[in-house]
Amino acid sequence: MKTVTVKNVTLGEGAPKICVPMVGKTAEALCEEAKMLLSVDLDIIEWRVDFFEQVTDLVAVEAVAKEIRALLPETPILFTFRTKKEGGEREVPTAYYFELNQTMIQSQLVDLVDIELFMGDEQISESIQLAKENAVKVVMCNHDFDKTPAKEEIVSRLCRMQTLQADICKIAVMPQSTQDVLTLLDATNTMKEQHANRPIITMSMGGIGVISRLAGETFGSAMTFGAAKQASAPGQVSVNSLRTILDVLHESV
Ligand SMILES: O=C1C[C@@](O)(C(=O)O)C[C@@H](O)[C@@H]1O
Repeated sequence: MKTVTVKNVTLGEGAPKICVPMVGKTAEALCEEAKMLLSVDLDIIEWRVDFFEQVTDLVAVEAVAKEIRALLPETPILFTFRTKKEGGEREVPTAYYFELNQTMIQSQLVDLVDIELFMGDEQISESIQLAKENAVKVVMCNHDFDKTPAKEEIVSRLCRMQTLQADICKIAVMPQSTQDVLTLLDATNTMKEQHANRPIITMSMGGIGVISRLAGETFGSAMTFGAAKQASAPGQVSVNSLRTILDVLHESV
């Protein structure tokens, strides 16, 4: 089992790491958010760039990334453009999606980039190669905002991400019943016990899925997303409660 270290944060050992999304729409709002996050007890920041009004302007994106980096020099930054079909704010052409991610990888202003599993294998491989050359980690992911696929399907998607050489593999699914939450946890546990050779991140979204955002150390999820100012997905718990609960669980494991 390989761990992944970014700055001074190691994923894949100990308690799950806390990642807080930044969802500002303007450069000004993002800088305010970054300053506010300086005093929050978190491990990683995710810039959800699909919320940013100027996301189609590469120069503007890079300029803001520079400002965020300067404000938070020690904090690992995950760069995420979440597509509309996977629950994000907007759609861009696939070619631009990769251009945006590859520009950010080459800028080395971020530590990790999020790449969605179903964007096309060839461009994914190209981006992963580029990320390796630039010492940027790839969090590959898949979301289902409507339902929870069968356990075998969840395991198979996570294994596929490993085959594609992602550094970290992530899946977020929506439960329609408590059984669905158990399905996600069962798939996570099976990954941990039988397949995973790198950190994986899983969550069951919405209210009934909250338990999955807390129990990562028990079942095998290396990171959990918590809300500081505004949640970026349904079911995210506030960062402060998250740290308390993760610590309690860590002490008992
Ligand atoms: O992929 C994820 C997980 C997430 O959707 C969640 O459910 O916490 C939140 C997103 O911001 C992030 O990119």
